[in-house]
Amino acid sequence: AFRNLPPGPKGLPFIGDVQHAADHGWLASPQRRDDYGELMYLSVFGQGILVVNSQRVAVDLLEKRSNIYSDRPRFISVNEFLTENLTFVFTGYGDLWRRFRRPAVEGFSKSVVLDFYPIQSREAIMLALALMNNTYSVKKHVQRHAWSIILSINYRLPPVESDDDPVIVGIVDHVQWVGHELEPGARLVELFPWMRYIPSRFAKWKRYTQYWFIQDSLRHERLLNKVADDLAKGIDQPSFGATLIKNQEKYRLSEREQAWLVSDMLSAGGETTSTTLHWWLLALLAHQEVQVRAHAELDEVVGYARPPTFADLPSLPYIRAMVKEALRWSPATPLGVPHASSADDWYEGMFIPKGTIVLPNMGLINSDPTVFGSDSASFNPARYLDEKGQVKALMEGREEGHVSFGYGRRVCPGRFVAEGTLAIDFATLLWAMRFERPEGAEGELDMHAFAPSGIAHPVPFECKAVPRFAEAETLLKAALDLYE
Ligand code: HEM
Repeated sequence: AFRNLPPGPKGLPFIGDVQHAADHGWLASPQRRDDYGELMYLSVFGQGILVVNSQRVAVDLLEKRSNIYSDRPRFISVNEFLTENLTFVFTGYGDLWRRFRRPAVEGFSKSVVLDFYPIQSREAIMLALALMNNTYSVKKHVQRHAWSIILSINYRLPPVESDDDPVIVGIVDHVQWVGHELEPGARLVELFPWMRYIPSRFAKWKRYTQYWFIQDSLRHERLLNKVADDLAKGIDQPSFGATLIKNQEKYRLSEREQAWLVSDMLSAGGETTSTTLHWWLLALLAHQEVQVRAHAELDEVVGYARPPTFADLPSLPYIRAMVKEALRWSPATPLGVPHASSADDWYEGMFIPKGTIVLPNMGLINSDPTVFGSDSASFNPARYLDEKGQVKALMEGREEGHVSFGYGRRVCPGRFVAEGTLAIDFATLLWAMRFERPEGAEGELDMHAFAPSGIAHPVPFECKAVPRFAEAETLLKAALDLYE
């Protein structure tokens, strides 16, 4: 029977639209919405992909019908071989996901994340000290910083000193592997599922992924075992790992499942946070007026005698607005993390087959001029302030004021900790210094994104950090001692 699929490019018979499906920029472009509307459907070897171009439809499907839109696509190499389905972010909508989701939500709830303030405060100061007085390619610094925070939160590890630290290298490798495996066409087995029955001795890719699964499991388990050893010795500092171990009966996770869950909260939280920081610094270089306004707020509220703390944040609305604006302006995953549907569905007369991959077009939704105004393309934290200078959400029914944390039952469980990191970083860095382009840099700043594995990075750039007053560095060092 004729089924009325949502509109979209036709592609080739059988093969479909492989070329476009692999091109994030093409899929996410506003031109596609103009051509096809709020829903665009394309097909690759029979796999349906639906790009959702409006908040209205994203909420209707991913939230109001979340009972059938909370699955993930099945990536055979990632799910079945590389991680044996133990990756929380990519695991299907079922029992294991539920057992992962509850401790993740509870372990990073609005009230539990207060336990992590000392870690975030210490790391914000470390980042400020690392950048100060120098001209740097900032990418390495924000990466070390983000990984160090989440490693401390998850395992109570001491701060990581350099981005060559073996723990970080191991994790970055793991994340890159998974990211690479997720690239469309990375593995033929995704297109021809019968290939997974080929014995490993004939299939190199299979040996590869199984080898990595064992290496990764061992590494994750080693890290968590250290937390267990500490607990056994009576050292009980708050960490996500400790929460899992102490609540083993409540959460019903095996040791291996626990180890993978903690490690996954790590993989999911590192690069997303560091990329947002990286974009934020680029935005500051392009918008000196934003820095001027933040400096004025910090001068008035905090003064010059000590760096800001979490306790100042309620009195720093412009800084908090900047957190929303940074997340809105540069969503780490411009096409979201793919959802998949687990039943046939009809929407406004259109048929959406079971198993369709659903991509919310976050970049487009976050820049809707009817919500964010005609300057939605530029970085302007003040859009989130009302007439009284207080923070407002702007988007109806969305406290965050943007959609960069995703949708429905799969919404990012790490969002409160991520917001805390960004807020204390913005306050601390801007309190201490001003960011400028390095001497001799001229012309337009490059604002292009590249998204090798779905996470959108800026093109690496240099920036110069100039202290705002003579004692800033000494005061930061003194404050650091408080957190050690
Ligand atoms: C700026 C920082 C971050 C951004 C922009 C971000 C964004 C996202 C997005 C878009 C999703 C997918 C939601 C969906 O499927 O609709 C997600 C899921 C997830 N995030 Fe985050 N995230 C950030 C930080 C973190 C942190 C710090 C953690 C861990 C502490 C974390 C853990 C996770 C996990 C585990 C999932 C998968 C949840 C599931 O599939 O049920 N994220 N995040």
